Amino acid sequence: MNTDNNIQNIDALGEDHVGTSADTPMRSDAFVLSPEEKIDLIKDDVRHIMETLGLDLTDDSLKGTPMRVAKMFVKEIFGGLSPDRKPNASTFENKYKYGEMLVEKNITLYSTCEHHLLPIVGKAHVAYISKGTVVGLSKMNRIVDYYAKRPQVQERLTMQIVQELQRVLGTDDVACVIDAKHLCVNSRGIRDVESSTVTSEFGGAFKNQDTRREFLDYIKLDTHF
Ligand SMILES: Nc1nc2c(ncn2[C@@H]2O[C@H](COP(=O)(O)OP(=O)(O)OP(=O)(O)O)[C@@H](O)[C@H]2O)c(=O)[nH]1
Ligand SMILES: [Zn+2]
Repeated sequence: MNTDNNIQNIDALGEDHVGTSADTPMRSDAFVLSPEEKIDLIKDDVRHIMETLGLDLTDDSLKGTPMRVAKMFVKEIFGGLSPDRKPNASTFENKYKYGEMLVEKNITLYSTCEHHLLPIVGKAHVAYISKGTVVGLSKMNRIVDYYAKRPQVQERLTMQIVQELQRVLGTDDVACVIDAKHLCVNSRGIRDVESSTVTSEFGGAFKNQDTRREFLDYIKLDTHF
């Protein structure tokens, strides 16, 4: 089962944009196990890591940790690997013919670096220009959160958010900027506490300098986390 050739970029997560470079690399058998079966297996793996580190799993503070971590992985911090968690983004007709960009800024972002499994903490800012459809504001926050709840690199996360909003809204005119701290850079390794990482994806009209500038002016990138 653990062969690398089982790992593919596939539409296993139910993405409608099939086979783009921004797909999360998933095994072809990713959904053979139920969430409960995954929790059961991961619990044993966490217990094994802790025991290997020399920890006493009979201690009453530690004995619940394997199950706690397994549940947290499957249901919380990696919950975005389950396509049934994908937000159903309700859309509405742009009856009022609002023609300017809409910016949802300072969306709180908690993700996990796929290289070290350490937190990524920051802000996402998304914008779109309607082509006849508008989306409920909170759905943009939900889409950010869904894709953040996976092992991620920030570049891919930024692209996945834009591609999903483009699909929901039926327009290329979508942009996303993420400014985030990676604890793998801040708390270990190089231990640079101050640095953060900015990524952006500008679709359609946002490739135009003036439109992009307007978006960047709205979000004033000196965001505090
Ligand atoms: N491009 C990109 N790199 C990331 C992201 N998150 C973490 N990384 C980097 O992934 C790299 C993994 O490099 P390795 O050399 O294999 O890991 P390492 O030995 O732990 O590296 P150090 O962090 O430099 O100690 C590190 O440079 C991380 O900073 C991300 O979202 N995007
Ligand atoms: Zn990392």
